Amino acid sequence: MQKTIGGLGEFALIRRVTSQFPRTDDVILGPGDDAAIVASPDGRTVATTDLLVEGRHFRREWSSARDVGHRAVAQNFADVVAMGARPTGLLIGFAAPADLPLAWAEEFTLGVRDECAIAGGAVVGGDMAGSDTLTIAITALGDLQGRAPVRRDGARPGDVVAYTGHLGLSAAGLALLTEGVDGPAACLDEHRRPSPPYASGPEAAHLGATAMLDVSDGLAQDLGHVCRGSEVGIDLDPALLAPEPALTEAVRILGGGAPRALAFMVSGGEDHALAATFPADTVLPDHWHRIGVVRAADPDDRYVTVAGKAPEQTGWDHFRQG
Ligand SMILES: Nc1ncnc2c1ncn2[C@@H]1O[C@H](COP(=O)(O)OP(=O)(O)OP(=O)(O)O)[C@@H](O)[C@H]1O
Ligand SMILES: Cc1ncc(C[n+]2csc(CCOP(=O)(O)O)c2C)c(N)n1
Ligand SMILES: [Mg+2]
Ligand SMILES: [Mg+2]
Ligand SMILES: [Mg+2]
Repeated sequence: MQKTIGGLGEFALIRRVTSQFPRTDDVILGPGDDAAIVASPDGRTVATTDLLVEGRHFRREWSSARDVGHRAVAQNFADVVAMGARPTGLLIGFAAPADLPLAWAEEFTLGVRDECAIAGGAVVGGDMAGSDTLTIAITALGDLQGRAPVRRDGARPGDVVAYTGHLGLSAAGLALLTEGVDGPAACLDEHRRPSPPYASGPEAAHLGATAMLDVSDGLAQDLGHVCRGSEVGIDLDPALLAPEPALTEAVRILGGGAPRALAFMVSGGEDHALAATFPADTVLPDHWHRIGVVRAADPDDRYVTVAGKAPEQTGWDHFRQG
């Protein structure tokens, strides 16, 4: 018979899970006591939290436990680096039914461990509870290393808008999975294990980014937060939003051609690319792609346009689509 987490029990599962996580230099204490102690050399800690809910964020038939572990860490550390900080610590809330296969919990743990190794942070604690719905709630911490945080309210008219990472691959991957077609691996992989450009968060801060965020809900929706926060508008140039070959291949399979590829790039979320604004004279490395400009805007005009027009779709809203 398949071993379940109910068969093992909560505390044995905690021991089994926590023994998988190596310490880093940032971990002064943890996991194991009432709270962990994480070094924060400059005294300013970035903190963020995100949920992953089965059926809403992932399906066990589409993503392996290991994929979900990778993704849970990636979506949280993407928020840390989007502030210009370096990932340090992670706390993992794990709520699951007792009949969850033990192998799922173990594989999830390895995914978490391996993504931490990529991003550079360490698991310092967490919690477990029984639940009808498999839910992962992560809190992530980061160190600004003495830099000022890159917020959403610093964009100025005339700044350039640029992104690094992937745009639209994850959304195309989700569409392919939904339609049951085996499309380009790059799209399916990006949906299952997003690959945020972790090093580019601190890099953007060094380059003088005036605003930044990670693209979780959709480029237009997320840049809309910069528009409202900074009291500006943003116009994206569709000619600069060039789809990656895998995205072009996905829309060849799915149908919809170039307009659908553009729609995936403008409104597809979950790739966790970094989008930022920079003063116009900033010399950007090649992996930062210029895609638009920040414009002055009246209070009723603080949104994202594509070639001057409001896009049909801007992105995900949990209570409207979820
Ligand atoms: N329930 C809540 N209580 C307090 N603050 C919240 C709550 N939900 C969201 N926030 C705050 O609102 C802001 C926007 O949250 P949001 O989740 O949209 O951003 P995000 O985590 O970058 O995006 P995403 O969740 O799509 O990855 C964040 O500062 C977040 O901390
Ligand atoms: C099974 C399944 N159905 C739909 C989606 C699409 N989806 C879910 S949440 C989200 C926005 C980002 O999440 P958050 O805002 O919580 O970070 C998106 C695009 C998915 N990933 N899996
Ligand atoms: Mg969030
Ligand atoms: Mg974010
Ligand atoms: Mg969201």
